[in-house]
Amino acid sequence: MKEDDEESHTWQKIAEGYELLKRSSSLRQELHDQFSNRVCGQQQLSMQFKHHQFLETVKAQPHLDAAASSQHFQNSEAHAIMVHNSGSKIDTVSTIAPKQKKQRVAGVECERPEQSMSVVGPFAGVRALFVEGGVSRKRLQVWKSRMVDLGGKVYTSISSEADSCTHVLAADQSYLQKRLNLEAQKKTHQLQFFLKYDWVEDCLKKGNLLPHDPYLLLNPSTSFDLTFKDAVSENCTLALMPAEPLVGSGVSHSGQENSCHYTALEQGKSYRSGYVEVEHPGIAREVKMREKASSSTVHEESKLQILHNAPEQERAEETSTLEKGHERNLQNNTDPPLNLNSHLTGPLLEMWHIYEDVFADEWRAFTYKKAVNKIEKLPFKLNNAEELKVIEGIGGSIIDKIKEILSTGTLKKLRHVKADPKVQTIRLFASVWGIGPKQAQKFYAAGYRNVKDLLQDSSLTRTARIGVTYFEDIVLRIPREEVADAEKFVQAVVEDAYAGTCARVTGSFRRGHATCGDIDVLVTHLDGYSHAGLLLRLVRILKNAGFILDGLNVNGQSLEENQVNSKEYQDEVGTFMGICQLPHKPCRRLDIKVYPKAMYAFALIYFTGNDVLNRKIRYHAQMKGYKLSDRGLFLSTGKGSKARTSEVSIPCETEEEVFHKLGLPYPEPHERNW
Ligand SMILES: Nc1ccn([C@H]2C[C@H](O)[C@@H](COP(=O)(O)OP(=O)(O)OP(=O)(O)O)O2)c(=O)n1
Ligand SMILES: [Mn+2]
Repeated sequence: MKEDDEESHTWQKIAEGYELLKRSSSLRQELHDQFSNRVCGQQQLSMQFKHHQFLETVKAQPHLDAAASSQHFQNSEAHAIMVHNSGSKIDTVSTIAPKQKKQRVAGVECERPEQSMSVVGPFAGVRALFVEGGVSRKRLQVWKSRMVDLGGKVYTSISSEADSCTHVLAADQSYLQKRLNLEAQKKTHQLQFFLKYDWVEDCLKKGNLLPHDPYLLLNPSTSFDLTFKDAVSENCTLALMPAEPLVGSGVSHSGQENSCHYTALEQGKSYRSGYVEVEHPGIAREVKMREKASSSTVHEESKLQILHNAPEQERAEETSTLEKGHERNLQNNTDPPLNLNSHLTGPLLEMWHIYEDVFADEWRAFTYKKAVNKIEKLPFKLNNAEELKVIEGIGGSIIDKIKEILSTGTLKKLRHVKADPKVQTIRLFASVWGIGPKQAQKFYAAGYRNVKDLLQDSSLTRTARIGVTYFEDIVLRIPREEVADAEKFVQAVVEDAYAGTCARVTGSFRRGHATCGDIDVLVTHLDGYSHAGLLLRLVRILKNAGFILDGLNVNGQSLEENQVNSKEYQDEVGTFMGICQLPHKPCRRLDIKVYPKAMYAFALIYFTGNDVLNRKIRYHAQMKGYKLSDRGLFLSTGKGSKARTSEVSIPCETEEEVFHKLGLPYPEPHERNW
């Protein structure tokens, strides 16, 4: 839908909402009650918008017609969400996305700036304070995230003027006593409910708000000063949590990263199922700053002989914050799976990929993608496709498909398209390195039916020619041990030939995967300038050593053409993409990137990935007024055509520094598998 259409659609919806309001004065009263933060159990009505503008106007001008109402609000920053929630059925009446993303509600900083954006659901109207302790941190984050996804608000800190919190949630009363200043009477807050966490869990399971009584921790009329006893809890930062954790044991935190042996969930490209749109970073959590670098980082630092150049005071502050925080958020195998509806998203995901990769039908692919992204975030297992009607962006055709999967366990259309030889052949062609869906279709239309025959086609690009030539080998996953051997080999050759060169494998290997799709080598030179022209020389010696077999020209130029001594070249980033092989092993896809030392930390984060994490931290950086890329962290103001980004990066020599500057805890590489 075009932006204009979308806007008029939105305004039409609010007009309808207004009509509904006009017709029902009792409804209006309930809405008003809802504004007073009263949650009415199973029957919940809520409407939120900036300064209560919409409701106030409706109350004041009952004669106002829908069109006038729309017009009235067209210029405002009103954010209206009206939900009529009867049991598990939730009818969205109107939604206007706010222009203002960062919300500060009555002195309370919301955990997620976007949490109040067009999110409707059973938790609408709930403003919850989570008191830590008694349950795993991970579990807590999942609950918070899901509550936000379903329309609630989660507070990480409460200032003295905060008075809009509706629920305080804790494991039990002792944690309330321990963490909150319940006795102090500085300022009284009339919170409605002090509940056990079980309430949240049970609500999430049911998909509804449940009555509070069985979960009460304190008498609702208790008054107290709502401040944390624990100062650290107040200084929480936004952080990120993997959607698809590595499953395994014995993650080594001792010894060098390269030598750590642990079992990792083999994901291949399946991490896409854990994909969360950047615009809706569905999973965010508060955490304390975590302990400083693990040995892997120490290893990295000593290897790079990185000197910490931060001013003394900043360093001292940083160290003390890091020391204060001590909790490491290791994945717990007992944690509930985050996608409770993989039985539904699996087939839909395949449809998405087929439409995207085989038919190059972006529009249909997007329909499936949107549905997958929304359904995988649902906090309950879907048993009834009707429940999806409340989620914007999931249309009738997807709902029909979900009904079919729910009732038959499969999707006829998916079976049908997958069995089609044409689809199979196009998928095969599109899986070749250097061949996209459009070329795959074209080759099919030209009569090709197997990969090797494509070599006859004169339109085959240089990349695709390599992809076809080595196809049978490079489709194979690479065992982790072989990647480690390749890394050692490359390090030995290049560090020996050019002292001060530092080479390491990043990508899925660094994230701890048991097998990898390719070998991603990242190189820098410790002196800060000898990286210029280095790539060409490295490729040459690796070729001479029999390791590199084939490849694209470096940066699109032949090895001889590059003028490596020019000033501009000093900042250049070099990329080589090709094929390598260790003795008696299949041919493998190899990428080598050379970055100046000043960019190395940023490049290391980027090429370690994964891509979902990259998107999330880029988005997070944007929210904080930065632009993050593989080349640096730049101050940035404005948006779109008004965007102004500094040309000089904020210096960061280590990954930790980058995360710290962004206000994020440092995730170990194995914690970056989203
Ligand atoms: N569109 C892309 C492509 C890559 N990357 C980053 C994150 C990736 O983790 C890293 C390496 O890219 P790969 O395609 O090699 O992906 P992985 O190494 O993570 O997985 P695989 O085992 O499939 O190679 O580069 C990214 O952010 N966005
Ligand atoms: Mn890779």
